[in-house]
Amino acid sequence: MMKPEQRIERRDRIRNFSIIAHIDHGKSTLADRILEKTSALTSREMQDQMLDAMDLERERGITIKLNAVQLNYKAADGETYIFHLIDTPGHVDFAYEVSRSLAACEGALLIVDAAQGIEAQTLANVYLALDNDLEILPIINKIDLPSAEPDRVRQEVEDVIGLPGEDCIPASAKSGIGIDEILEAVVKKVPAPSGDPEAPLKAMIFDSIYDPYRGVIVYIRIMEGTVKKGEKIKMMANEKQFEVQEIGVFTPKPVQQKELTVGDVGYMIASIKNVGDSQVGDTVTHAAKPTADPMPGYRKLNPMVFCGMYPVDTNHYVALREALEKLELNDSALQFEAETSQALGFGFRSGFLGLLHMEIIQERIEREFGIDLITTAPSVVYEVTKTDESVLEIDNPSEMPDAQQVETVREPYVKAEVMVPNDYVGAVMELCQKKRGDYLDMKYLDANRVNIIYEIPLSEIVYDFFDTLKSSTKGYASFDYEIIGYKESNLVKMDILLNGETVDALSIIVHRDSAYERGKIIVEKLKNLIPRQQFEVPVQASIGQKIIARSTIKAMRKNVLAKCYGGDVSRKRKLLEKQKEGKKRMKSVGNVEVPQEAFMSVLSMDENK
Ligand SMILES: Nc1nc2c(ncn2[C@@H]2O[C@H](COP(=O)(O)OP(=O)(O)OP(=O)(O)O)[C@@H](O)[C@H]2O)c(=O)[nH]1
Repeated sequence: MMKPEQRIERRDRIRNFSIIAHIDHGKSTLADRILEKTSALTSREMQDQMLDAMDLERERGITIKLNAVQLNYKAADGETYIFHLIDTPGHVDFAYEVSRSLAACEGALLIVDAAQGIEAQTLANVYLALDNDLEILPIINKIDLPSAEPDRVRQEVEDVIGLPGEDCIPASAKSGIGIDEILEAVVKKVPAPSGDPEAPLKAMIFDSIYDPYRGVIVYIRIMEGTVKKGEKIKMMANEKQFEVQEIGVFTPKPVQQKELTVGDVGYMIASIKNVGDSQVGDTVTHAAKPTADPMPGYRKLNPMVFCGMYPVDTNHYVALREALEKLELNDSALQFEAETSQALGFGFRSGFLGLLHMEIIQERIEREFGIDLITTAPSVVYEVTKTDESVLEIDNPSEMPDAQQVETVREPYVKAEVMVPNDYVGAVMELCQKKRGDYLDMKYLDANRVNIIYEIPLSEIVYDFFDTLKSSTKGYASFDYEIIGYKESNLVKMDILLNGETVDALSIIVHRDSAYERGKIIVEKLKNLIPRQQFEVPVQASIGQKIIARSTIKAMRKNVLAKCYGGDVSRKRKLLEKQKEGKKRMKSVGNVEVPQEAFMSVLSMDENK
């Protein structure tokens, strides 16, 4: 057990920091270099160690994730410092998690690519770092590249971010240039943690993962106080109490410690069964002597994007529920509830932080649990005020009340920042305009590049914004957004009818001005996607009772089996197998066979997709 003055002495030698960067600017490569210099291990060796540790994992049952490593650095002043390098997730869907990881630090290494300059996520990350009062150390990476323009990028850092250009450390993570300067800057410029080791415990959760053997492993940063094995702790958000079974740090192997004290970053195991009980951003304190001021800003994550998930094979309904329950153990942002669709049968309405989150979950269900899914087009949450003044939150377009009962509809908006070379400004503005964007601002980053800022409905981002942006700027645009709130829009529900029957799973909510165009594109796409049936199938789009677009799927001419009649049996079987394979992702809607692609086809405005 450490004495109070030892804890203070230790605290003053701690430096907690993250690396933040736009994708591909060199975050992993720099982390590798830092690991090499401080622990004589590269991250590849660490991965190997982790693989070795898998056996250990089975024996002792502990999952290791490389997201907070403790390193020792012997500095030029002769002292040995304790570094905690904290990893952050790299996607806007997880902005809150990024922000909490940063809240566990006092500093951030901001990497900017010497050839690319500042990009959209560079700026988004800087905002998060500033929100958390971090000391930002700018690094201009990849100076070894022939196309590097460190002076231009230095100027950009000064003009756009407002950090003195001369503070930028030129580096090449690849060739190992500037690494010592970076490590010394961490020692000198990143402040040591503050806080009283003898105060009531205040520890922030910045990540938590579910381990099948040990239950939940909570990643914590101690802001105040000291925690030891055997102590009774409680979660401030829900008041639930647990007993600490083990605490430790990752080096990257989990190493048990007697205590974690002010400034420490490590893990805690406390028989927690569900990550929902240890949510990112929450404060852990002692049950008997709780802190008076928990970490500010704890918020429960609300899903922003919803879709229906249905098993292709109706027998997989229970398996799908079990899969979702398992995933939920490790993902407190995932939500689901049972729903029934006339068209698709029994399934689940599921809520996600964003599109990437949604894709990850869908993919895991299919791969890890072997369940083929039909998913409906993603929808945002609409706020509907009815004529009787009641307010509804609608996350499933088919539940939108009839137009006569609707007073107003509000939809979530984002502030979108797009950075592009000058030549593409026109293309980007045209796209934003088409996506119902409201122009806010445009700033020059340098003589050549512009940051364009729009407010755009989230539903338009969910549609095909990103793909269209990439293709209309030849991949030069970088893009980031944040949710800013709700605004009223002139929105209506559009239904799709197959063979005269409304297919609830195909309903979408659209802006009235683009309804006709959208309807026309969708019925055409469905006509091409839905295979011919034995009979003619009309495809219609309607708003209320009014049909606004129509096309027809012609009847099939011949039975595929006809030509094998009486012929080779194996050939016939093969053909049937093939048909079955093709049917895997088909769903019988009424008496029409509809493929998975059809349910997503309502998404894109592009006629060719
Ligand atoms: N020439 C050069 N290439 C570099 C340097 N640092 C990183 N790279 C290369 O840049 C690419 C991206 O580097 P990463 O370290 O994977 O970038 P990252 O920011 O971690 O990327 P994500 O993990 O995808 O976000 C890789 O091909 C690296 O080899 C450098 O200093 N010079």
